[in-house]
Amino acid sequence: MTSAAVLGAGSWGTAFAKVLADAGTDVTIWARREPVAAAIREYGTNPDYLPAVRLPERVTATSDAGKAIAGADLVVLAVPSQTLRGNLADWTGFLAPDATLVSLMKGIELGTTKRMSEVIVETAGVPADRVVVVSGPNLAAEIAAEQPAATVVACTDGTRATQVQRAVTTPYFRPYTNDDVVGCELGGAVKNVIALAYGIATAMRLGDNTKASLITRGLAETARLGVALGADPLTFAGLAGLGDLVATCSSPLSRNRTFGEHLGRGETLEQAQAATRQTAEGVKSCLALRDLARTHGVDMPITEQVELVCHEGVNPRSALIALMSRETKPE
Ligand SMILES: NC(=O)c1ccc[n+]([C@@H]2O[C@H](COP(=O)([O-])OP(=O)(O)OC[C@H]3O[C@@H](n4cnc5c(N)ncnc54)[C@H](O)[C@@H]3O)[C@@H](O)[C@H]2O)c1
Ligand SMILES: O=P(O)(O)OC[C@H](O)CO
Repeated sequence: MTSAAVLGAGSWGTAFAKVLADAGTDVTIWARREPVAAAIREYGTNPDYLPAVRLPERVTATSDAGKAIAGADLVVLAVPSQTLRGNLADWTGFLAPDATLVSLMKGIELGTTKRMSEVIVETAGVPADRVVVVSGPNLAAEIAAEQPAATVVACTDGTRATQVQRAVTTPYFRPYTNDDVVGCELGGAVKNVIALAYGIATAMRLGDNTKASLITRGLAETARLGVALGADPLTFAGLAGLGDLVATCSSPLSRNRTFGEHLGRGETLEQAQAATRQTAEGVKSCLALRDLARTHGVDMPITEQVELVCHEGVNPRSALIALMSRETKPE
């Protein structure tokens, strides 16, 4: 890759720009607010999201999306899932004819129940094989600190997946290619909902058996939905499935788990939002995932209960009782 645009100067957009630059690509980050872009240009840091991280010299920034995208052969999308459609509609006219679009987002769109790559194909009018999904156990702060991690680069076009794989390979970041875009995206979206449940359980001081049961049964419902939508069940045993689920549930850095801890302490959705003020994608995606599961006749009991706690004010203890009193069945 000769040059890349990273659209979104949040934690993961900024850390991913560093990965691309460390792997040898010139990167322009688009920041919504000019002071953030100016700080990246002048001081090589993002004061709002990763203040302690020094960005490589190959990274610059602008608040003009057209300037960031112009001439970029890799366009990385790193905005919240629910704003992607609106953001991308403003940017489509700037895309180079054969640019590869990379999705970093882990969410499902409310209302349409579309995966992020589907939103990109629809909004940018590009074929699906130009969209690459990056997903795995990738907490932004750890990657920015160059702690070794692996990830998945998924695309239906193997050549494009390999190009992006090369563009993000560094001594601390190891990408694997995969052609199962559906499975990788669902793994990333559902793990945020299960991490909310894990956070709730953590705040309720429930034990490791409870937490392991949540992870395992959470993975089971992820795989059920994935198979119904055409994913390869093996994907859920990989980095974009189990790997990301374990990282997100077990890390205090996770915004979804942290959000769940607030709910588990008895806070309302509004109180938890005021206390965290960060994007916890699972809070909205649980609604879309519940709808997607119902449309496809898939049972997702943990997702259903997380949605009730988040959006219907159901008490976490009642949600736990509801999960434990379901009819017994084979594993
Ligand atoms: N942070 C991580 O560790 C991490 C890791 C892997 C994947 N992800 C995923 O990557 C995506 C982006 O995550 P992030 O951590 O960079 O997000 P973030 O919330 O830290 O930042 C999102 C960026 O989008 C910008 N933005 C643009 N338009 C916006 C709008 N209309 N409303 C609100 N913000 C707008 C914000 O200003 C911000 O710079 C999410 O889907 C997330 O699940 C995050
Ligand atoms: O902070 P979270 O909960 O959005 O999780 C971040 C990443 O998705 C972990 O891979």
